[in-house]
Amino acid sequence: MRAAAFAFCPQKTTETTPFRVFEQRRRHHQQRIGRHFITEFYRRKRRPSSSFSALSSSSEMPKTTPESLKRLQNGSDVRGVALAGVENEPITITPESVFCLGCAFVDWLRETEKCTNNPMCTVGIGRDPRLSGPSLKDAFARGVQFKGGVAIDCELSTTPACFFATVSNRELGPAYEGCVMLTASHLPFNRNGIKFFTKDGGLDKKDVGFMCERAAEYIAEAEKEMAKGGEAKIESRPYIDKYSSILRDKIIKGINDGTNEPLKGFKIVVDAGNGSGGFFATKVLEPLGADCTGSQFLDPDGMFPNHAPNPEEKEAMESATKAVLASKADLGIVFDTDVDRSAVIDSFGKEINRNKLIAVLSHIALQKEPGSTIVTDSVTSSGLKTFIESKGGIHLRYMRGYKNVINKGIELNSKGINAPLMIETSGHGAMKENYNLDDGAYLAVKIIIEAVKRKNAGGGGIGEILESLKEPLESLEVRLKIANPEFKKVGSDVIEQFKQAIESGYFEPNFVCAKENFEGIRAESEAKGWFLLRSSLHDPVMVLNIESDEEGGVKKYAEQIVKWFEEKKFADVDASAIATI
Ligand SMILES: O=P(O)(O)OC[C@H]1O[C@H](O)[C@H](O)[C@@H](O)[C@@H]1O
Repeated sequence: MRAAAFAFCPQKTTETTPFRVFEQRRRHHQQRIGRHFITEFYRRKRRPSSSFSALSSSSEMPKTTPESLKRLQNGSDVRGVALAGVENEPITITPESVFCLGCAFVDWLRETEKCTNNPMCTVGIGRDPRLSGPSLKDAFARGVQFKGGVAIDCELSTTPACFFATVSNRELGPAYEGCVMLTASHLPFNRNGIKFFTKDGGLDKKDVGFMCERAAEYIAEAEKEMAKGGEAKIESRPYIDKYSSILRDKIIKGINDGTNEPLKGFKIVVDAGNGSGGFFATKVLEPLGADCTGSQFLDPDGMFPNHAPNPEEKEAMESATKAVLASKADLGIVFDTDVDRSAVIDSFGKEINRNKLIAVLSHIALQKEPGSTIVTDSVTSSGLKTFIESKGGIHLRYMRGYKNVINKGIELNSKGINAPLMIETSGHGAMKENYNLDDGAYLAVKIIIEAVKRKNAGGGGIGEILESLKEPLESLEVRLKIANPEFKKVGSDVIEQFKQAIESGYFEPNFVCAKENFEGIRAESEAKGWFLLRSSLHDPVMVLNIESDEEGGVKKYAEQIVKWFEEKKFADVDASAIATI
């Protein structure tokens, strides 16, 4: 019999789920050596040869200051190092700082009138399997309670499920005024972070900025409250079952074959990379009749011992591809840690991520809404634009940053321009029909429905859709370091001069500026290739992407770009990375 709660591993037949075993071990160990100090135990166990030796001790916990709180902001998320032990990566996100953010979130919810129907203000708290998750959850809950709010423990969860906990209806349970997901997405085991949601979606950069600033008002209280020790009393209400039922319902309605087991005879391999995505096999696909044997790394494990849970990583995709081919599956699905991103693999082992994933989903969206606009990030290929246009769609190649892409789509829709899909090459993709939420599981659901319908109609696999997608022969991304704290300004100066060089015909063969440039500058040479130079969204680097349809093209274009940088002699930009190609 399958265990009721978070039964991740299809091969397991006992009631002792991997998650429970993990929790028991963690609790036992926490009691023995105290909260926060669990890293060493797992590290030694899983990586005996590692030189890792330090435990997080109170001496390694930095003092929370207004500046340290501000530094936790990473765009529209909070991110930091939560566990000690990795060289040159001191702890930056502490239980105290998370307490302060719990207080600030309740303030923000009340001040933006999100709690008018429930002045108490209820906040759900979900987390991925990182080892620092339980102590940060406890701290966030204490902050919420300190402000008179109600904290609910959503337990092990996914980022999209945390959003759904704010929009549920009566049948699915109470909708919380706010919900947070404790996760650092695909980043290594020692990091953690916070994503914030209300029923209107994920919070924007400016709201998170407000909270990181407001949090500073609670530093003194945090020190007092956290010094009390013990654990916060929080009601546990896992949400993942309800979220799974929403996804099952979508599949049943989407395939619409008159049965409650529309996936019978369909074999799907899920690779969750030991993040939070294992539920998708056991709670969504298997109950609908799918055969998920061959799935791997479904057990949540905060050390991510197999491969990084990240569909952008070669190792993750290769590992999942092997599993798909070995088990002769119809489809493979790879999730990132918190399941807001996914990629798929077809039955022939073709990896469908980046431009290919966008193409498949554009095809699906345009079938339903012909003539609509697909919003993507800036590094999408020229072949993708042609593909979208050949399907009768309009391609808006916007900026990097999934929030930028999603917000652009929301803006277009509000102006009456139909934009059903907004998606980044990273795999962050949102659909208008799904609350404009970047939801890796929902994208997987859309692809499964399409794949099953094709199979039922006697057609081939999902990869067929890509037959008309022209893929570049060569592609490359390099990041050029900027040694100047004013890196944004340095970047825009370089870009301005780069633009002038393109306009003057500096780059052969006949590169011209692309018609639409929403960030950096993109140069195109008809039927040969393109390159884009832009500033990174967060890091002190410039990013150069090159794609070529001619053999040796990337090298040829890169050499010209290196020459240009050498002539310009920018003091702060290190362009040597291009020369190593
Ligand atoms: O500008 P870059 O350094 O390439 O980073 C860009 C990336 O930053 C973050 O990770 C965002 O979550 C992504 O949506 C975005 O694509």
